[in-house]
Amino acid sequence: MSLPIIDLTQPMSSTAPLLGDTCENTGFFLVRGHGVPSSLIGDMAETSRRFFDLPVEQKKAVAAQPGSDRGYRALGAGKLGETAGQTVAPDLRENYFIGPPDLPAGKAASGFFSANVWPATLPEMGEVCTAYYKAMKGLADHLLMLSAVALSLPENYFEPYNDAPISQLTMVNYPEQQEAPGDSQFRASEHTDFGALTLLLAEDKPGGLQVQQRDGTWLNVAPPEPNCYIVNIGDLMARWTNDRWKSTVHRVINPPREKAMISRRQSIVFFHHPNEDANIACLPTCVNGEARYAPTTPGQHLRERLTAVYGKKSPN
Ligand SMILES: O=C(O)CCC(=O)C(=O)O
Ligand SMILES: [Fe+2]
Repeated sequence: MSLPIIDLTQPMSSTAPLLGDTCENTGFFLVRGHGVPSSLIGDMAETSRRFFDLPVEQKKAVAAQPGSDRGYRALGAGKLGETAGQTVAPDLRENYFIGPPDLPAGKAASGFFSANVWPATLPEMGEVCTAYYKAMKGLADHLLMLSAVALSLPENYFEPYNDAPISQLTMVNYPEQQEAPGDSQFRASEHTDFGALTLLLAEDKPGGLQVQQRDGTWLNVAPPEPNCYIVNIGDLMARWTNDRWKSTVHRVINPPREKAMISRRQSIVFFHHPNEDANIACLPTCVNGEARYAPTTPGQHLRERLTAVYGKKSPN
């Protein structure tokens, strides 16, 4: 099996049903024709590589602080599998977190709207990440519009939930593995994503993404062409749709030992989270029996999940 490719230059009458089908199946799909300039994607990948190549003291100088969730998290700082109630070893990756670049009217610059931090030695990083964040926000808005159509809702249905979104952009580095990983240790342990939509740009390297299929087997997923996004829905969309659309378990596995020293892999991940206090409850077109989830808010759900992954360092 391979994931369907949705070409956003095609008419909505073909893209929306394709999106709906794949979200009912794996909740994962590929996106091309998205209009994000390849120069911006290239600049973002370059910025990410430059940041992770900095000496560790310079990376630690922009370490994420309790309560803000902006900046650097070192190798082994997180355990994604804890969100699925698993006991796992620390994930073999390092991250950098970027939040909303603009402060919406009436919001304080704290919690999910904390100011971003940038390393002094990479002056261009703030500009590149901000431009990329805004491009991803545009792509997420487009995919939410298609999602609404696929769910038999008005095109602009999700707009009121998304006028002050708390999306997070994360740069991720999975280093070469000099030593064999421990038992129950992954590059990214099994989890579902926490937001509404995830827009992933990933390198195709040994030790990549795997998505769990309905029969329990794992599907290897790599971008089939340059600048192609791997998109998946997260927990909030599953809750919105009463599990008609699946927030599917995935992980990043370790490379085979013989390729461990050529396995450095980077990914740039945009997690779209709606407004902090939006009411995420079963959509009117997805009731079908009883609602499986109590309503939640993006802020509450993200806070809970980040606390499970990183301990008590998430926004509060
Ligand atoms: O790096 C990847 O390919 C996926 C990472 C991921 O699943 C996540 O950060 O939620
Ligand atoms: Fe994920």
